[in-house]
Amino acid sequence: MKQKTTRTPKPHTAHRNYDLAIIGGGSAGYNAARTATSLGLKTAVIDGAAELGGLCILRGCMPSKTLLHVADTLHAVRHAAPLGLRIPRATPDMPAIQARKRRIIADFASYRQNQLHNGDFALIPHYAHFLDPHTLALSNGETLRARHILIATGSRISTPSSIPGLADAQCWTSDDILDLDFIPKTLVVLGGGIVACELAQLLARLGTRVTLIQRSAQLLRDHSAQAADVIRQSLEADGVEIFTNTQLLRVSRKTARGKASYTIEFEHKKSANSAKRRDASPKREVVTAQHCLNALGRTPHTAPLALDLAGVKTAPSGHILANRWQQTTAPHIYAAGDCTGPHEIVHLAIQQAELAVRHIAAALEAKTAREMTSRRKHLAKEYGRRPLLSVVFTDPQLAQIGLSERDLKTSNTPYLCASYPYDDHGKAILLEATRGYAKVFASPRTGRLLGAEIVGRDSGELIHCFSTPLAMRATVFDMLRAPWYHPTLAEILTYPLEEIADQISAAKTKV
Ligand SMILES: Cc1cc2nc3c(=O)[nH]c(=O)nc-3n(C[C@H](O)[C@H](O)[C@H](O)COP(=O)(O)OP(=O)(O)OC[C@H]3O[C@@H](n4cnc5c(N)ncnc54)[C@H](O)[C@@H]3O)c2cc1C
Ligand SMILES: NC(=O)c1ccc[n+]([C@@H]2O[C@H](COP(=O)([O-])OP(=O)(O)OC[C@H]3O[C@@H](n4cnc5c(N)ncnc54)[C@H](O)[C@@H]3O)[C@@H](O)[C@H]2O)c1
Repeated sequence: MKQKTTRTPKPHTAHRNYDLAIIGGGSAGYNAARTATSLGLKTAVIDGAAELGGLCILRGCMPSKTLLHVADTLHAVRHAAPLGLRIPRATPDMPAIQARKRRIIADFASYRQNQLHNGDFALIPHYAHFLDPHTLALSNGETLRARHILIATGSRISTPSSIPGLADAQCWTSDDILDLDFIPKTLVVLGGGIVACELAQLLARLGTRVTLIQRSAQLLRDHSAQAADVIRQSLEADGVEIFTNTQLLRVSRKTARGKASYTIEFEHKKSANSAKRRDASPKREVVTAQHCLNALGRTPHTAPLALDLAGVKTAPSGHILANRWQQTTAPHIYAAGDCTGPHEIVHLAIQQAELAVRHIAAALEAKTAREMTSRRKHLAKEYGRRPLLSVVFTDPQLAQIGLSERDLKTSNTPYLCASYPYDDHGKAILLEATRGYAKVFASPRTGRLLGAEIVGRDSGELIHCFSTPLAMRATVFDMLRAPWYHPTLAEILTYPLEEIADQISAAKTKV
């Protein structure tokens, strides 16, 4: 990664008036500041963290993907026999794995810290909370006023009070897992969302005996049951014991001879379509492990902000309510990233932050209401119709873009769908990557793309084949006019595209 030389930070002056004060210097906050200074706004970023860089760089995307790559490589080496390779022994060296991760993350963090310190905007190293709608109190006792404020304070681990014993059990969080320099013998994972699945697979592949307990009937409840099932099969093949359809009754921790152990009591309902009816009634289960990971989700980090003093309202989930321009219930205060949601995904945090700042700049520049309306139209066009994209970095990866089948059914949108399995695709077969499928949804009349779901090797990369076509409202016919190199994994996408194109052509011929 390119390095920039550090410039001396600009000293900030208390009581100074800014066009924009940004609370939080993570992905949303930094990108808001970058956009604001490029638009000529006098800007301050306020962040009191001991280490600057934000969740993605320090304790989220980047460290988790650094470690997942190690686990995937170990897995590939250990499963090389079908390729005719005899590799006698591959073992993880955790201190070395951690040292590499720390080196990489320190590099990324220092790059971001240099960007934050580069002097284009004031960087104020304190925590902030509201005193009134335009005034912030800083943790060093000073105050700061701004015409506009962007809240970008991120999220923190959720510890639901409804689960007896959880608050006192001192469970690990994703932060602890990402910093481990030893391989735990046993681990129970509470939750079956993205963090749970990615980190359960990481540790299982490194050698931990993992049990995962998920409340919903499937893993990854926001994804399709078919996709979740492929991920479940893969986790089970890695030795993860999975309970879905559960209700946690109690989490307890006890210490004997200096060592802690966890007991998790829960009710487990076998799947409703189980052949034996008696299986459907809940059964009380108890799981014990040396360690317990709380992967029950994250909650917006807004409690210390005194939002009520600024007239900023939140949803029952704690997310800051914001309109399509990221304006909160106090129109000069905006929110972006995990603190407002609805998705906790980096590129969306950045997009929200940029939109908020461009809306602020438009409000400052527009001389008439008519001019503001025209600027809003422009912003709506640019930001309005971006397809939703998400990737789960398990092996195989699960990637989705645009509308899902669940969205299409709920909104009664007519659609055609075609899918092709990895185990019938030449390149996937020669890579021994036969788990998964590629599925495409399109409009039955025109063939306009509506969405795609790919579960399989490198699907987090392949899904980007749909990003531009979906953003440009292209059709399956447009995509089929593009060249597809042979033999590639990407080529698999042509099969569902062709099937949909054929269905549309056949329907037209009938008419
Ligand atoms: C384990 C894990 C893996 C993840 N992997 C991915 C992934 O692969 N891809 C993806 O897209 N997303 C991933 N995410 C989610 C992603 O990291 C977040 O959505 C994103 O980092 C949120 O950015 P943000 O700017 O909203 O918040 P943050 O980056 O958390 O920034 C908030 C900042 O605000 C500061 N702050 C808080 N309160 C105050 C205050 N009162 N005053 C001043 N400063 C304050 C904090 O110090 C912090 O620096 C992952 C998350 C986790 C936990
Ligand atoms: N690859 C990526 O893009 C990536 C990776 C990691 C995290 N993230 C982001 O970070 C966010 C946090 O991830 P996460 O996995 O911690 O949260 P999540 O909301 O995705 O999953 C939380 C899980 O805990 C379960 N749960 C919640 N409360 C419960 C209760 N009381 N009892 C039993 N089960 C309960 C939920 O059913 C769910 O399965 C996600 O929204 C995701 O967008 C993204």
